[in-house]
Amino acid sequence: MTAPRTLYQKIWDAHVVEQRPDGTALIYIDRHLVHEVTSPQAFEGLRVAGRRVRRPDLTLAVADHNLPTTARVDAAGRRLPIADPASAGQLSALEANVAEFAVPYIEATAAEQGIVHVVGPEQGFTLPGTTVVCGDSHTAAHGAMGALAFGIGTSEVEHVLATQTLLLKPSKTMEIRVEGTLGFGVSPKDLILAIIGRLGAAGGTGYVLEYRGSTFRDMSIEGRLTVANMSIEAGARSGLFAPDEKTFAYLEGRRLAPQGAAWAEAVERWKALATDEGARFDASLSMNAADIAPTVTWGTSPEDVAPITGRIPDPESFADPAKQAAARKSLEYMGLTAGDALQDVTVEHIFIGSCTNSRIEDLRQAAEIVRGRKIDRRIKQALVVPGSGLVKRQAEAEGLDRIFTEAGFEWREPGCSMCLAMNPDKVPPRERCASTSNRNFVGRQGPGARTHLVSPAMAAAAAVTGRLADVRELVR
Ligand SMILES: CC(C)[C@H](C(=O)O)[C@@H](O)C(=O)O
Ligand code: SF4
Repeated sequence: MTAPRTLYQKIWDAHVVEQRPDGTALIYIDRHLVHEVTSPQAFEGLRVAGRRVRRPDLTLAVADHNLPTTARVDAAGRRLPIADPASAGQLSALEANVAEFAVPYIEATAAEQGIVHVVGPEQGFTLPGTTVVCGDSHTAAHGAMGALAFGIGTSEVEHVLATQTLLLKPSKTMEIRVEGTLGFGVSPKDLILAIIGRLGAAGGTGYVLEYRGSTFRDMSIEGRLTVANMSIEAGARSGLFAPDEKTFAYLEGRRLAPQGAAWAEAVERWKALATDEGARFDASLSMNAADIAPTVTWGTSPEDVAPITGRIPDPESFADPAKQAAARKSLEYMGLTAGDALQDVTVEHIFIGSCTNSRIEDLRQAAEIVRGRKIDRRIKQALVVPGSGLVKRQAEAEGLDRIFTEAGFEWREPGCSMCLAMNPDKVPPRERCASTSNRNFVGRQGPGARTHLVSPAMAAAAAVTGRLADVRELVR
């Protein structure tokens, strides 16, 4: 009898190539996603060392961060140039690198193009029980599929390209247990914001989280991707969900998922991955789904959360003096006054998108609130940016694009967009955005921009009211 193991331990054990006496291990990497921002120096390193990519077949490249989200082709179908020279340069560098190193690449104008963390699961590239890396901190998202997935730095990208392995230190495990049904108008985004509020932005440091309990079992794959995506915002390396029937149904028939007899065998293997009964976690946090309200951030860290029914907190109300100082600074940057009702905070920008909330279910939830309404006069710009061309196509087939554009939203091409200011989609200084993305850091959406993280339905509610609003009052 072997000792009961967690999902994390099972994946780790199955990938150890070599155990080192200092406790680190050389870990085999099954899947490597590559984007334009963190790969140029890695490919350059290979070139200088005269090395090849060891397993191009386990690597997949796509551009997302820099691409403008306006039309990519002209009326004749020719690709339009990118105006910003730095962005254009990164895209052409990626294209030259994938050609030189024979790495599979999804073209910037292909229907399959999208944000790397939307594309991986959608293409069936991300599979349960695999190790998945990408030079990007939100790689944790792929943990929703039962993959041990984490972000790596550029020198590690080079190491994986060259060897398909990484030297890693094992993580501790933390169980995040949530039971019960999320309330009316409350989404997985609200839940993960509330979890980060409880854990703190550094509370997960050194841990891999495993999301357990009936709330997560009942959650859709899209919802799980939202939750796992933000594990990193609690400081955790990765976040895991045990693969189940929902995972298998989502993956079956996807372009890069196993097919035929290999599919049936894979499902049998994946079923054995779940944490064994009696397995121990190093830490645990437990919450009730019924206690979660639609949640918004008021500060400049994802841990600065409050229920939409709440008020801007008084910095003095925090016990920790460092947190008091941080809150004072945050409120100053955000242009907010302690004690004000969150629902009185007006916004000028709406962003529905990012690898956290740009999948079909997110767009459906936002459209449900927007349908038959107009965006408020105070809104200067409202963007809907589907996470991939396939999400965009599906949404258009369902008529969601019309619902958004008739209300006054812009319907864009897939990419990271306003999630971070690396492309033309930016929030101007001192202006405020209700955003479905994952980071509200200083300057994240543009220099001086003020970000409030919300769910897709809450972003829609803000769009039609011109302020942070309680979506529960708008549900029909
Ligand atoms: C640009 C990239 C390296 C970065 C990351 O690592 O996460 C970005 O995706 C982000 O969300 O901040
Ligand atoms: S959408 Fe935002 S969080 Fe996700 S990969 Fe792009 S920049 Fe990073």
